[in-house]
Amino acid sequence: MSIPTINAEGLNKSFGHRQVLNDISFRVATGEMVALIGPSGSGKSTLLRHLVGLTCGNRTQGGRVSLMGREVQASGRLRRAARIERCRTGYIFQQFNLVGRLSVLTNVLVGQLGSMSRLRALCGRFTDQERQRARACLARVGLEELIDQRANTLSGGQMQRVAIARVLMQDAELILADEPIASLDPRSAREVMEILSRIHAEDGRTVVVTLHQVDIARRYCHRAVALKDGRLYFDGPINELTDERLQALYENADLDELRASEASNGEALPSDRRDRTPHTVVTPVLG
Ligand SMILES: Nc1ncnc2c1ncn2[C@@H]1O[C@H](COP(=O)(O)OP(=O)(O)OP(=O)(O)O)[C@@H](O)[C@H]1O
Repeated sequence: MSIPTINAEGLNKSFGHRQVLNDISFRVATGEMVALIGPSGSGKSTLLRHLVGLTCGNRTQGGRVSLMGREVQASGRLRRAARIERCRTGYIFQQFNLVGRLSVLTNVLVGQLGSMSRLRALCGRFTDQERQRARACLARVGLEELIDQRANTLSGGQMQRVAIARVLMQDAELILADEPIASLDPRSAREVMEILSRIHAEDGRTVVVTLHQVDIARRYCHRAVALKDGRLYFDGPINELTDERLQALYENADLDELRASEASNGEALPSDRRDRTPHTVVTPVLG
């Protein structure tokens, strides 16, 4: 069996007396596009942050995370040796995390810093080849016209596309996107999801994306991992996430509201995408 891109085993995390992740284990195979869903406060962002080592599990029974076969953290301690795996992981934030006063091009070039020598990174010296590659990354997200514009003058959707271009520049094998469309209008949200989906399909990148809109998850992802109260509630093909399971997951939230994005987010789903089978078959945990 090939090495999973993500392997989380028995993750436990408490903040004070509150346990927010409870014995979470799951694997993601290379090339999957997985939606991480669940009600607000269920632990999605906390889990995502654990995967890349931005947060560590508890010291006692904290569990472990490996990326691409290398341990990133175990029992609440970050493995320094996993720096390379962390550099191969791109993280996209809801609030974009761009440097507002810098140009679009420079923000994309920042994606290169992790693989540059410390001295060159400190001086911020980029080669012509790197600049050319940054332009190509911007072209892939449709922003090649804006390379000289300051990042803080862009719209939210454009900022998120720059953040994706930065991840492309990083040449990340794994992309973790934490609510990348939460603050975007429906059209920008659709553009961002289309770009992520293209990167997944064309470049074979592994993508894990936290989403609040279930229909967007259904539209773009093959598999769902659902958290409820910090526990793994469901892990399986997204088409097995029935209305009954959703109702129980969101505790009788208005399903129409969860679905509302579908109507406003555009065209009909291409049939090839709707029918695509998941890369791995996994078993629903509950529900
Ligand atoms: N640094 C922290 N200190 C204390 N509590 C925290 C911290 N980070 C997260 N939490 C708590 O952990 C729980 C899970 O938060 P998290 O942000 O992971 O949930 P989420 O599912 O991503 O929610 P949302 O969908 O609203 O973003 C929440 O109760 C939150 O208040």
